[in-house]
Amino acid sequence: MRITTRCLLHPNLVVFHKQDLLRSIVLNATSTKSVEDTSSITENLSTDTIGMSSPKRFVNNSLKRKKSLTAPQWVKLNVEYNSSYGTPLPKEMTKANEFFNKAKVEFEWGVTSFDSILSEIVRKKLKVRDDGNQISKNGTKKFVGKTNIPFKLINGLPEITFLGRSNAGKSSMLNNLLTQLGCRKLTDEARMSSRPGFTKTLNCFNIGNKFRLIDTPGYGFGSKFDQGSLTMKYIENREELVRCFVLIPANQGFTNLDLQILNYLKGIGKPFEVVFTKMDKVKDINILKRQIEDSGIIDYATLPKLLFTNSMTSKNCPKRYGITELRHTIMQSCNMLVN
Ligand SMILES: Nc1nc2c(ncn2[C@@H]2O[C@H](COP(=O)(O)OP(=O)(O)OP(=O)(O)O)[C@@H](O)[C@H]2O)c(=O)[nH]1
Ligand SMILES: [Mg+2]
Repeated sequence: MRITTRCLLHPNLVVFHKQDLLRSIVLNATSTKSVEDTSSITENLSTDTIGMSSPKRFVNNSLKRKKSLTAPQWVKLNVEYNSSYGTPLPKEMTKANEFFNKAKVEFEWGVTSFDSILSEIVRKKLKVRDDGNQISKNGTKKFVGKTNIPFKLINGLPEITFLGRSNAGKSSMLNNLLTQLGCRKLTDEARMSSRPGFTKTLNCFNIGNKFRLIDTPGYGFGSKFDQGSLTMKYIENREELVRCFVLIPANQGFTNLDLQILNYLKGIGKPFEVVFTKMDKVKDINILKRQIEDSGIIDYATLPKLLFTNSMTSKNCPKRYGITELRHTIMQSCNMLVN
């Protein structure tokens, strides 16, 4: 496995990906189970580990109900395309679900320009001393005499961002992550809409004071140039950003713009993964598989993970699948699964 890549903007700079290091560690640490084995682990975890469906409830259900809870075929793609990572450890999956199910979520800021992110203002105004003398140990206290910005907003928590074209399902995915696994109705932390171009600002959510999830305005149809440059500036300059998740609506496949964004991230050496949304709308997974092959992403030296999800449920897709895998990957990116 190659663990370095050349930065396209700076060909002399070899970028060493933390992501790749992690991957090689996971590879070495985990056993190589078959696709069938791993998908059953994932499925069991999705229902059992969070205690949303007791075994008794299943015994009492009719055969018809049992049938309707059968996972769709595409759920296995989560294992099929990520075999180079080995099987995620069940205890890690449990930990990820427990964290997201319980985490306190707080909306912290929404901005239309990068320079109005509070911590960026502080960064500009203050040269924070390495010994931390100007920072109160009490998270609620403020910078004395310099700014009124609470310390908790500049505490440098790792940040995760969702990128994707307008209407790809970014805001829905954020809500999906933050909704208890057994619930069908999503929480409404981030506002969602069927109207493309709905999210117009960069929105930050603090998750359990461990990391931040950043929802972005979509690119392409319905979006504005300013929103695109805001997102670009954030990606290129934000020190706290540890991982980008590029969302692709699986029922539509890749657009040229999606491929440009993926190439751009690869070029500037930003670690990223690819998340397919709206899998419940995919009629033929072979078409999607061909599109993935044609896109060339499986040949990327950075080995992005490919995750397959649905945020909305339906008769054929009675649960929200793939979300445990996404939660696990996010926590891994924030180094929260060590030990
Ligand atoms: N069927 C289905 N619909 C989805 C899914 N995810 C999102 N949607 C729908 O897609 C539409 C767009 O969802 P949003 O989450 O607002 O999309 P967005 O990427 O945030 O869009 P912008 O803010 O405009 O960039 C909404 O009508 C959602 O209900 C999914 O997994 N399945
Ligand atoms: Mg949105």
